[in-house]
Amino acid sequence: MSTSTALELKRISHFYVNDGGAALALQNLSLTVEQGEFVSLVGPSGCGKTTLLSIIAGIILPTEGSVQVSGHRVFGPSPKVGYMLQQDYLFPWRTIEENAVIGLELNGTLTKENREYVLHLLNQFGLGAQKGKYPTELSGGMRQRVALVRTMAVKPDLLLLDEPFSALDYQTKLQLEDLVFETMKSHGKTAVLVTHDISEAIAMSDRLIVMAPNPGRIRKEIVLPDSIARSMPLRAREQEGFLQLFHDVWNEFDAMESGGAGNAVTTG
Ligand SMILES: Nc1ncnc2c1ncn2[C@@H]1O[C@H](COP(=O)(O)OP(=O)(O)OP(=O)(O)O)[C@@H](O)[C@H]1O
Repeated sequence: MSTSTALELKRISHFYVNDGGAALALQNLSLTVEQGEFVSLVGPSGCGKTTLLSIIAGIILPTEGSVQVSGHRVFGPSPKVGYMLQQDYLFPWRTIEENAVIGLELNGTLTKENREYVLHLLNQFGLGAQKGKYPTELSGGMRQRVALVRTMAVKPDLLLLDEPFSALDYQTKLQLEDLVFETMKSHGKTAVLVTHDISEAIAMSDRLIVMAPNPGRIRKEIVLPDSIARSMPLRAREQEGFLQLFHDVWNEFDAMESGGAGNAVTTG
């Protein structure tokens, strides 16, 4: 593991055991993500994307294999790993500022300096005027921005983004993609995004991981060209080669539906 490795998954397999028997959700999956890298996981429903994020977050312990974040083995949830979900899960009885600092409160690190950092983030994300309001007074996009501030507030080394834009209208989704992308890049954060939206995955990422189901595994890795990886997501969609990449990923999905095995190939 190099000093710049943010995340290392080694030979992860995971069985869910329940009354109906055991289901192999992930099999022998290995993946390394470098610091500052933005990686997206795409694949058909049931290929284990959410299971994998839960394992990285330490919410689920894998049946086999190991996870390291910033060189430390993951045995449970840690403030080093931030998690942003499709729903904002803001507490309706707390103001926006009090929602944004909740992770710091739970960690016992709500210092004056950290609260100032949160206020700075709220301002940066255009929420300064909303800090005394309650979640029901905000739009869905604003609430998701608060959720992003709450996630960033604890200064995690790694951010896990599980469909964070899928409940938003299209315009808000595109705006938030740009905001999240810019925030990750300007803070040098490492991010792993799960999305069903192929275009979003290509527009936001340095690298795409296409997963296959039954059992969940990596089917293909695609390293995105700099012209796309370094552009803001909205602009990335206008870059040469974007449509071709979309078709390449789409064809992988098609091939999986018609039963093609696929193999781990890296293209640039
Ligand atoms: N708690 C559970 N108990 C048993 N099986 C489960 C459980 N959670 C997930 N699975 C199974 O594990 C496999 C992977 O599920 P997972 O939710 O990780 O996939 P996913 O790629 O995130 O799916 P989606 O895109 O639909 O959200 C599926 O076959 C699913 O049915």
